[in-house]
Amino acid sequence: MKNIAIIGASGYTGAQITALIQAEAELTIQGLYVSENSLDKGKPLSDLYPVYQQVKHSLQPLTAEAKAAIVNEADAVVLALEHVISLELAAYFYEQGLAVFDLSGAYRFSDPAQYPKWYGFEHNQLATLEKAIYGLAEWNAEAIANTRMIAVPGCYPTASLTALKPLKPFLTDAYPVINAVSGVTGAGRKAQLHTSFCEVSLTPYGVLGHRHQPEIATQLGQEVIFTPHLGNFKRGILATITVQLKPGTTTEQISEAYAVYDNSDIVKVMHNRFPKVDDVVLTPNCILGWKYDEQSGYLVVSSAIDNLMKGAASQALQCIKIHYQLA
Ligand SMILES: NC(=O)C1=CN([C@@H]2O[C@H](COP(=O)(O)OP(=O)(O)OC[C@H]3O[C@@H](n4cnc5c(N)ncnc54)[C@H](OP(=O)(O)O)[C@@H]3O)[C@@H](O)[C@H]2O)C=CC1
Ligand SMILES: CC(=O)N[C@@H](CCC(=O)OP(=O)(O)O)C(=O)O
Repeated sequence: MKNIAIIGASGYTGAQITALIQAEAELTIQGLYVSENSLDKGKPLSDLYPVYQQVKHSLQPLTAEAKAAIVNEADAVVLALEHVISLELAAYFYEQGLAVFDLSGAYRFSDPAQYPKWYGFEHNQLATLEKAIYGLAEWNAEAIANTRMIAVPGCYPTASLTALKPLKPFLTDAYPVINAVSGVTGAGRKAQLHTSFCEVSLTPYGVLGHRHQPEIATQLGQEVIFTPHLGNFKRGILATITVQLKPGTTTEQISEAYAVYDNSDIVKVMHNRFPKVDDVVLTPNCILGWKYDEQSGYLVVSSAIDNLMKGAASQALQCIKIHYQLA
C-alpha cells in the first residue's frame, strides 16, 4: 500500500487524480491540500465537486505542520499546482525522500536555460532538476520505474508525442504541423476573463510562442509548428498533425510503426478513421486515427485525449503504477 498526498487538490487536475487514487486498491490518500490561505480550506472536496462524492477527505491548508506530516506519513506527493509553486515544493519533498509526481511544467525541460523564456522564472532547483525524468508513460517506463522525480507531460505534448513518436524514423527536416483544440478545463479552475462562458469561442492562441512547442520538439528531437486553439467545450483535446514523410515511405511501414501500441490498453490506433473528442472524454485513453498518401508522402494523424485524464491525472496515475509496479 502506498500513501499519497495531493497538493492542489481543489483544482481540476488535483480533484481528478484524487478520484482516481481513491479508486485504487493499492493506494491510499494521505491528505488533500490547498494553499495556506485558500478560501476552500476545511471544505470536503465533495462539497466543491459533488461528482466526486466517494472522496471523504477535506481540503487542508499546506502549513509547515502539514508539510511535516506529509514527509512523515506519505510515500509520494502529487503536485497539481502552478509551475512556479511546484518548482519549490517538488524540490522540498524530493529532498525529503518522497517520490514526486509533478503535473506542472517546472521539471519538464532538463535544460535550465529554457525556463526563463517559457515559464518566466530562473530554475533554482538544479539538483532536483538533474534527477527529473519525463513521464510519458508509454515511452519512458524504465526511467519512471527507476526515478523518484517525475515530470508528468503537458496535455498537448501528450496528445502530439503519442501520435508522432512512432513516426520518428520517417521524419525529414520538414516540420510536422500540429493544430490542436483544447476544452476550457485546460486553463484551470480559477476565474479568468478569456475562459468565461460568454468569451469562449473557437480561436487560436499562443501562436508561434506556446511553451508546449519546445516541450514537444525536445521530446521528439525534431522541431514542430504547434498551434493550440481554445474550443467551447469543457474537456478534451483533439490534435490533428500533418507531416510529410521521407520519400518512399510505405503505408505498411507506418502500420508497423503504430503497432508499437498493439499491446496498450490505453492507446488505440485506427487507420483511415478518425477519433472524436467525445470518444475519450472521462477516459484515460488516447485514440489515434491516421491516413497516408503514398504519392505525396503526406500523412495526417489525429490524436484525441481527455486533457484532465491522459493529459494530466490518469497519466500521473500510470506513472505512479509504473513506479511502484502496481497492476
Ligand atoms: N488543466 C489541465 O488540463 C492541465 C493542467 N496541467 C498542469 O497542472 C497544474 C494544475 O493545473 P489545474 O488543475 O488546471 O490548476 P487549477 O488552477 O485548477 O488548480 C490549482 C490548485 O492549486 C492550489 N494552490 C494554489 N496555490 C497553492 C499553494 N501555494 N499551495 C498549495 N496549493 C495551492 C489551488 O487551490 P487554492 O488556490 O485554493 O489554494 C488549486 O487547488 C498546472 O501546473 C497546470 O499547468 C497539466 C496538464 C493538463
Ligand atoms: C486551454 C489551455 O489554456 N490549456 C493550457 C495547457 C494546459 C497544460 O497541459 O499545461 P501545462 O501543464 O503545461 O501548463 C495552456 O495552453 O496553457
